[in-house]
Amino acid sequence: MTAKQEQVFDLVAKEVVDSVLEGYNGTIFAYGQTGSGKTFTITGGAEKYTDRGIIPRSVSYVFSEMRKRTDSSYKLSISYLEIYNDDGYDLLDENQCTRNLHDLPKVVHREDTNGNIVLSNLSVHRADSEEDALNLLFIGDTNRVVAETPKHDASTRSHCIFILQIETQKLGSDIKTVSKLHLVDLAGSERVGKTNVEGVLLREARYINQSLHYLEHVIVTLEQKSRGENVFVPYRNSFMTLVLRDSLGGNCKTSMIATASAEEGDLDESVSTFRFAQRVAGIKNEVTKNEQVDPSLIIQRLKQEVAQLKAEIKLLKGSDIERDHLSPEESEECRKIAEEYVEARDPGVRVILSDMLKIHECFFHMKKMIISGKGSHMIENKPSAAENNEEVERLRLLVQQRDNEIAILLNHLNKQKSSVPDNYIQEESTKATDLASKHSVDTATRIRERSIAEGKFTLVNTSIQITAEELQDRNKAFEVFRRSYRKNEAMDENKAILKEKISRAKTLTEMINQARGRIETIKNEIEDLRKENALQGLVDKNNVPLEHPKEEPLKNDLEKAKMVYRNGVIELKDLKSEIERIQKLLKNISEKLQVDFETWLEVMWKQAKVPSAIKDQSVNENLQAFYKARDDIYKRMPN
Ligand SMILES: Nc1ncnc2c1ncn2[C@@H]1O[C@H](COP(=O)(O)OP(=O)(O)OP(=O)(O)O)[C@@H](O)[C@H]1O
Repeated sequence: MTAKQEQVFDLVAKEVVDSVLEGYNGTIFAYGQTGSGKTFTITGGAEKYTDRGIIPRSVSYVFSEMRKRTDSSYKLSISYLEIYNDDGYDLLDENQCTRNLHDLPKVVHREDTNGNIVLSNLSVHRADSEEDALNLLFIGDTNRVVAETPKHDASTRSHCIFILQIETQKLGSDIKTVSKLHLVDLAGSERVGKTNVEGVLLREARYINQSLHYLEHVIVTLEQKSRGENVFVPYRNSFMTLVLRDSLGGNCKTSMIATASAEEGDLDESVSTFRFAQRVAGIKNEVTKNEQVDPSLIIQRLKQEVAQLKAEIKLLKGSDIERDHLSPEESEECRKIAEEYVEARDPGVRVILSDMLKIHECFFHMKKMIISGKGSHMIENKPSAAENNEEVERLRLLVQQRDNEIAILLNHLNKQKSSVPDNYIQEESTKATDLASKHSVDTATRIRERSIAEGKFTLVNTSIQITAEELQDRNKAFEVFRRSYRKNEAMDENKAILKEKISRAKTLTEMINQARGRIETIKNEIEDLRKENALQGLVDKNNVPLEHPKEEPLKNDLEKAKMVYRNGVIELKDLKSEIERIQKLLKNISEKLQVDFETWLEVMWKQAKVPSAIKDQSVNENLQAFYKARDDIYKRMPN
């Protein structure tokens, strides 16, 4: 009774969830008397965060493991099924107006050619983040409460199955695994005789008892089978046993949680629950990984191999056209190839290039990326504490060595002027202009841009007006350059859009939280009304419990709040990816601005013959900043 939800998860669920991530099927189900805590264990309590049950904890665990396991890629999908009176219903229906159970799409089952049970009409929703998955759980649980029949108490009169499907693909492999985790909250195993119910309740209780009876039957025969007896397992007797067929005696790792009441009056029920659990514990399942060879991956790999071989043949034969430069399109294509290569998570990814010019071009772009630090995150590995200390020591020595080198360089700078003659830039600029007259304008520009990046010479930008005083102050010069920078306008516009989007995202988040809170409140109010009705024993002439007059307007409010919540979540998701795109764009522009500024300033200094003292002062400023940063690092270092 004192076990916390976290302990229950660690003890019962973690191992099963780990197996599902490895490609095995898994099931966790709760069985026990009405009110003994099945829903609390599987879904959790609504009030406290620490009361989260196995479903939300499994979702968080799966996503955190997927983030850690960088050698594989994952796709996660979710379905939520309710079984009431031996019929299946889809709790994740897209339809906004769920007012009772029969508004939900009915799920039917059929057998495929391999004898597997396939559920038709059960929607499958892709969840790319923990947030997506928890949203789906929230929507399903809301539909579960609204559709609850009959409307008389807070106990669950149906079986609910939350299904997580995980598709895993090891990077560089043609094989993928598709595994399913079933998290099952069975209806209470209350005996009809004890509760003294009639009418609809009796019919419902009979269905519950019947399906649980069939479940027991299946378990008994499976147990006999495990002991080597040749028996037929009657899965087909009920919808629930058919859906759980694999979980109960097939290819699945299964955990059962028996929930029991500690009241003396419930002793019979508790003993019966434990007997059931004992039988379940006797069943042995044979499990295998659900591996599939993906033909599309094999085709993709073979296509790549063919392209590579063709490229190799071409390379060996030598290129058929004699040329000394690539077209702008080819250069751009090489940039993309290099970028994709650096950013690909798959260590086995190959680059296929048809000639030496393209190989050089790709190396050139990779060099640029390395210098600008792009893609370095892809090759980062988290070091251990020992490696950290070693690294700190190595860096300490390196910094010391650099200190000495910088001191020597500074000395050298102070003594000498730049060794590059002042007319160098001008000469190289003239070369570029000559080229422009020989080639088309496009080609000349491209050659110039290439040359800048290669560091051969610097493009002279004469269109920016700057005073001598401004030029001597790096900050002022930067401001002048920034104002006249052709992408400055776009940058300001992007910043304004970004600000607007972030503010909209904040408003939306507040709106979603409010709608979520409102939904929770209405759900609780509906449940309270049902309890009140149950206490008063209000039923119609057919013994069907009457709906409280206040329930209808509450349901209308709930529909509205659900609509606000759903639409808000969809808009926020789109907004988040837009914000990320704009932030990336801004980062690229500002990096480019910095590089262009340095190039331009160097040229301007040369042209204006800025005395070396100013440059040295700028070098000195940089050095001072460096020494300050270094001292800060030293202060933060251990010892
Ligand atoms: N471990 C627990 N700690 C605190 N409260 C609990 C715990 N287990 C159950 N409860 C509370 O007991 C009540 C009944 O629990 P719950 O609804 O989970 O039972 P159940 O077995 O799912 O019932 P039913 O079969 O009728 O659906 C709920 O109010 C729940 O919050």
